[in-house]
Amino acid sequence: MSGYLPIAFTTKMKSLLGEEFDRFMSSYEDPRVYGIRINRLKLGAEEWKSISPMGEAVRPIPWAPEGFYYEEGARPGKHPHYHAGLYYIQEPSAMAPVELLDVHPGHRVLDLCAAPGGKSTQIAAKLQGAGVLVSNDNARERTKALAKNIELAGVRNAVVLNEEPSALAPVFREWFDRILVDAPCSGEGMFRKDESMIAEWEKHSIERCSAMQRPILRDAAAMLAPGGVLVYSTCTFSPEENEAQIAELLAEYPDFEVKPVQHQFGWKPGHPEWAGEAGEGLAAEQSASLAGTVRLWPHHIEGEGHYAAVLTRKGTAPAEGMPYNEPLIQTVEDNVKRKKVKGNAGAALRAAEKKGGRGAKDGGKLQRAGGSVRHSGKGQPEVVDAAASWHSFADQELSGSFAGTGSIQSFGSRIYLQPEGMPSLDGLHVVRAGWYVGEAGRNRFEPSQALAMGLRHSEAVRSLDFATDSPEIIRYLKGETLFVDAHNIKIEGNPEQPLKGYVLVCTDGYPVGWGKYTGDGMLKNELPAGWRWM
Ligand SMILES: C[S@@+](CC[C@H](N)C(=O)[O-])C[C@H]1O[C@@H](n2cnc3c(N)ncnc32)[C@H](O)[C@@H]1O
Repeated sequence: MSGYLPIAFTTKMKSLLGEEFDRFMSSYEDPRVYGIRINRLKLGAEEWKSISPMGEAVRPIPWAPEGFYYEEGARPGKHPHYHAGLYYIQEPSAMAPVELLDVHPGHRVLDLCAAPGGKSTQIAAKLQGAGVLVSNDNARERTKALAKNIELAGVRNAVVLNEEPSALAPVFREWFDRILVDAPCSGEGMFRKDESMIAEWEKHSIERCSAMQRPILRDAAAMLAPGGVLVYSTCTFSPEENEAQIAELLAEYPDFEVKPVQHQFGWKPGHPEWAGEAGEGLAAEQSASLAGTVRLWPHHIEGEGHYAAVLTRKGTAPAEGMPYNEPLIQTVEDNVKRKKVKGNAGAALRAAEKKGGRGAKDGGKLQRAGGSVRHSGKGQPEVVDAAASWHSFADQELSGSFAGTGSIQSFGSRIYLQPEGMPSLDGLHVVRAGWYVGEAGRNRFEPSQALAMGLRHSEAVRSLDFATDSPEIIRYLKGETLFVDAHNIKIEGNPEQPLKGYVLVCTDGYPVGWGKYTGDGMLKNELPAGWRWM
């Protein structure tokens, strides 16, 4: 395929790589490699290997503990485990930036250029449900795939935004412990994986991309807390988008420094001498530090071309984190008024309610959501107490082991559990205000697909498990109504609970969506159209 590469590209690579150029070029004749990353929010890599038909045939990706190479033709996207969110299909080198970000449970993490969500789901797995993930992308259409991938992975503590970084910077000033800038780039490193990138390359010229990256990186820098870590990554070779961007940032922000990456696994150092004019403004020590950034070359590793720089901001993060503004009523995209209620949902709330009745306060922490007005379509506005509707659903349909936390937010009839301690999102384009748990009506609550995907099977009162090779699971995933043996519906807790109601449909014990048991063996299929097996 090297014959298809633009001459301007190969000429420049030759001048950069010198005697390595021939080896670099020969990598374009090598077969491309394929990767999947096991979703630690659901299961561990060993457990996945023991239940997956692919388990025997995969090889570990050295730099990603949950990452595996798989053979072409394995088609992991065509397996019920994919629909259960047990893994994400991700190019192996693309797993490196999040490994470098050093995320721990409890961190506040921003993924600034996040769509379609490969790295966001990887970050979420590292957070293990504790802390906050803010996933943002400025391309509205792309945030749909981003939100879906986050929901498929069963992430409970993410907020999805659709904003320019300049709009986020004043809201989240020095707020994040970790920031990933997986920048839009000219994509030179992806030519082998995706030949369409070659045509894109001419359109997204290097100059244009570096001009886009500059302000994104600056806004990101403004949002990093002292002591925090920022990873800047691209999938391109061009120094203008890599070392030069980092050199410019170091020159402008003396409190940022390069944290050297260990060059293991065949990873290679960054090139200070490639930073061009941007590097000239640096002190010798700063310039040398660019060698501590990392280049993933396709002729040195099994993966595509990438670049990453790990930057830290000097200082110590405040022990209690940054203060946040108390949100009030906020306007959302569809002009529905949003009502904010602070408090813990789930177990804590139910405990308080058991003591003091529905909506009781728990030491001033728990409050009810006010009613939101919803039009019934018959001219009569329907007043809905959204939080009460959610609690009623949780009491009836979720088991005692469910412990969803977060502040309850209602956007019209849609209910979210938002990670605690978020600043006000007032005025921002909010795609998901937190874990979207469902839609409230006067006498009903429709649980969301995102709720199903974020639950463990034991957190639902009723669940029904199908083997991955059963015809039922494929029929369910295709959206068909099923007729089931009611004895197979597993009841958590009190065995006297009615069989009729929401059933969490699972495969190998991992949820794939809701069904509604209506009696007489009928399980209505609640899988949304966009989630079905195609
Ligand atoms: C390399 S892709 C991100 C891939 C993603 N991190 C993943 O792992 O799935 C770059 C993303 O940056 C987004 N983008 C471009 N300009 C942006 C900007 N000014 N602010 C935020 N995102 C931007 C693009 O829409 C694109 O989705």
